[in-house]
Amino acid sequence: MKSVADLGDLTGKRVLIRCDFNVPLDAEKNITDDGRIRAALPTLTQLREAGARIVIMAHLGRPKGEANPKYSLAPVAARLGELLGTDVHLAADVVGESAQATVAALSDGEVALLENVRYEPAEESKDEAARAELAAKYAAFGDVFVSDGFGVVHRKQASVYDVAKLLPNAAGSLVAKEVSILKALTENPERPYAVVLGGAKVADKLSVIDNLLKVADTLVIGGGMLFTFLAAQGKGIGKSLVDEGNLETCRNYLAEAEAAGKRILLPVDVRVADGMDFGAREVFGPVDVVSVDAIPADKMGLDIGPESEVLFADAIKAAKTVFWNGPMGVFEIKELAEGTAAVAKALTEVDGLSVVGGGDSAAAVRTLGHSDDEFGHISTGGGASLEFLEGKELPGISVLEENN
Ligand SMILES: Nc1ncnc2c1ncn2[C@@H]1O[C@H](COP(=O)(O)OP(=O)(O)OP(=O)(O)O)[C@@H](O)[C@H]1O
Ligand SMILES: O=C(O)[C@H](O)COP(=O)(O)O
Repeated sequence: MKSVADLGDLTGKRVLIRCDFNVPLDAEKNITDDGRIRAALPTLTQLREAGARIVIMAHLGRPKGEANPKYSLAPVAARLGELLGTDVHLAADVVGESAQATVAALSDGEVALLENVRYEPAEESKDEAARAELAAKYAAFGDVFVSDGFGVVHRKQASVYDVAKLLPNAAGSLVAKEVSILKALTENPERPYAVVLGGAKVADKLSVIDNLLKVADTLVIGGGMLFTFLAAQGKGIGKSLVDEGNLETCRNYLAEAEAAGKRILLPVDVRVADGMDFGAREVFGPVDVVSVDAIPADKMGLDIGPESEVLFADAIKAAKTVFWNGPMGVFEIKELAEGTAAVAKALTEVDGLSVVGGGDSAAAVRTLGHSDDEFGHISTGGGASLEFLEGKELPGISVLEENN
């Protein structure tokens, strides 16, 4: 991969850059953790100082190919402007008239942000020709392309993958740094090596377990995906999050782990309630602790329980290398943050290397009062870092290596 310095003199050049600004927002659209925006500052500052005209592509959430103000990058433009100390010109569309005018009006050192690239149906399309057509419209906004959104390099999408084939390209300093730190984890992790998984992207995360079982000694499972494992074991899970299509997969994982002498650690108790309103940060009914064998049919599992906190913390502290992605429960709601808090604390006590990955996981450790330096590394990548650790080829990285 080339670096930004390898791109030569960038004075007056239009630099098209992919960032990962998929930050958590509250119901009033306040950014609750700006870690991913801060992580982009070194490259953006480097480009501004070089006199480049910067055109940023980014996504927020999963608007599924339609413009939707709920997913506008407006809060990101405002925060980025504050952090950079300059106006960030937000286009009203992705590649339309507003975007074209915004890019054309840039002076040296100025910054434009295109609206959420996932407003464009072709951005995430499986149809290569559709993606290539959109990528050509992005490429028309730049003389060179810089890839700095580490959190999305696992996605074969127009603004991450296809556009890199059309322009001279380089990896930004965030991508370079993440790759070098995570590489150390894949090459020679000190053992025992534990991977802790949670969060809400259940289907995505279940699919990485197969390969993680080959590299890690222990897998600790909390968050939304734990209920698919419990259901696979024939337990009742009430109204909890579940991926019905993956029950057999989970049964296979449990069998594979046993055959390989690996450990998949599941909770023994969970916190349940009647339901929740995520936007309002409100849980319905009392929060009760129940055994995983006795989850009532009308309840929703929203965190691991206190006995599991101890079990998980002990497993984490016994490891020499720990990678954690995905909160243990709906930590954004105070009553449901205990499990995540216990895991975060255990990671700070690891006698070895502890790495936290993912936008929401990083947000969790910070909102729970931890500072970044209590961990070995906080990666901006959730799914991206997991796939990297699996040993998978990441399209957003390999495209840079192959098209230089
Ligand atoms: N039992 C549960 N039921 C529903 N949601 C849950 C549960 N446990 C955790 N979550 C939610 O999971 C979300 C984070 O999941 P995600 O998989 O996106 O994590 P991440 O990988 O850190 O973030 P990102 O993918 O953005 O990098 C949090 O908002 C949290 O509220
Ligand atoms: O939050 C993330 O992990 C990245 O921004 C990628 O988002 P995605 O899982 O919606 O592709």
